[in-house]
Amino acid sequence: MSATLIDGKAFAATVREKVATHVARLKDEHGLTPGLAVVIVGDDPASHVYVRSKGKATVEAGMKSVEHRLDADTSEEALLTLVEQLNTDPSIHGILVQLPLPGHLNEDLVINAIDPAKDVDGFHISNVGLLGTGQKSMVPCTPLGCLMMLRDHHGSLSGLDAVVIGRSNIVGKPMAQLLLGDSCTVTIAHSRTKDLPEVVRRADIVVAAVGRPEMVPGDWIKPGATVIDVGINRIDAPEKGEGKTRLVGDCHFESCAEVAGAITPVPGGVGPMTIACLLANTVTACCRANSLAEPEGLTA
Ligand SMILES: Nc1nc(=O)c2c([nH]1)NC[C@@H]1CN(c3ccc(C(=O)N[C@@H](CCC(=O)O)C(=O)O)cc3)C=[N+]21
Repeated sequence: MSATLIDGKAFAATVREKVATHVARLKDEHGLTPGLAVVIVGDDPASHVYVRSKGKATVEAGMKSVEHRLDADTSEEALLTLVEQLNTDPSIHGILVQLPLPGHLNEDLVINAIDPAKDVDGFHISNVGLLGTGQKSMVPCTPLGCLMMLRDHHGSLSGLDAVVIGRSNIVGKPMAQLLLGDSCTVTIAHSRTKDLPEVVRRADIVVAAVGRPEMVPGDWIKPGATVIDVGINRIDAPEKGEGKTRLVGDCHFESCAEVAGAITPVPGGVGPMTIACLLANTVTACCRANSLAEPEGLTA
C-alpha cells in the first residue's frame, strides 16, 4: 500500500473532543445541555446496535440522549405525534428518525414533519434547499464528515475534479453540493453512467457511496487521487471460519490503496465520522436555537 491512510476513527475522536469542550462551555456559561432524540421503529438488530452507539457517544460528549423505540407496526399518526412532541420539547435540540422506516410509513412525510432547526440529519426539504442554494442549513452527517476529512487532507479543494458515485438523497446529492460549495468540479455518477471507469479515472477526489461491496477496483483510480469510501457492506468471510462475516467498503481497498494518494478504510473511516458529525450538528442546533455563536470547525 502506498496511499496515506485517512484515519476516520482518530479524526472522529478529535471532533468529539471539540464537541465535548463546546458542550461544557454551553453548560458553564449558559446552563444549557444539548439534547438529541433518536427515534427507531421496528426491531432490525443492526439498526439497534447503531442507535445504541449513537446514544453512548452522545452521553460521552456530555449531552442528553433520549431514545424512542417503537413497534414495527406503529401507525404513521402515532409516529407523527411523537415527532410533534419532540419538536416542541425545549430540552431536545436534535431529532433523528432512523431510516429506513417500515414500508407502511411514508419517509418523506415523517422527515418533513421534523422542525428543520432540529433536523440534525439534514434530510428535511428546507435544509436540502438551503444547502443547494448555499445558505446556512443543517448538513447531512455522512457528507459533512467526508468534507471535514477532505479539507483536512487537502487544505483547499478549489478546482479539483470530484466524482461522487451514487445519487442518494442521504449521501450522493448532498456530498456533491458540499464539494461544489468548496469549488470542486463535480460529477455525480450512478448505475446508468456510461463508461464509469473512465469517469472515475478523471477524478482527483472519488467519493464512493453506492452500497455495492468492493465495486471500485484500483485500476479505476487516478494515481495520487483521494478515495473516500462511504460504503459499509457486510460480506461472508469463509477465510475467518464458517459463518463468519467482515465489513468492506464500496472500493476494493488493497488495489485502490496501491494507486491512491490517500484513502479511508472500512471500518474506521467514514462511519465514525458520521456519528461525530451527528453530535456536532446537535451542538450547532442548540447554539442556533439560543442565538449563540456556533462551534468553530464543526460546521460546513
Ligand atoms: N436517519 C438516519 N441517519 C443516519 O445517519 C443513519 C440512519 N438513519 N440509518 C442507518 C445508517 C447507518 N449509519 C451508520 C453510521 C456509522 C457507522 C459506523 O460507525 N460504522 C463503523 C463500523 C461498525 C461495525 O463494526 O459494525 C465503521 O465504519 O467503522 C455505521 C452506520 C448511519 N445511518
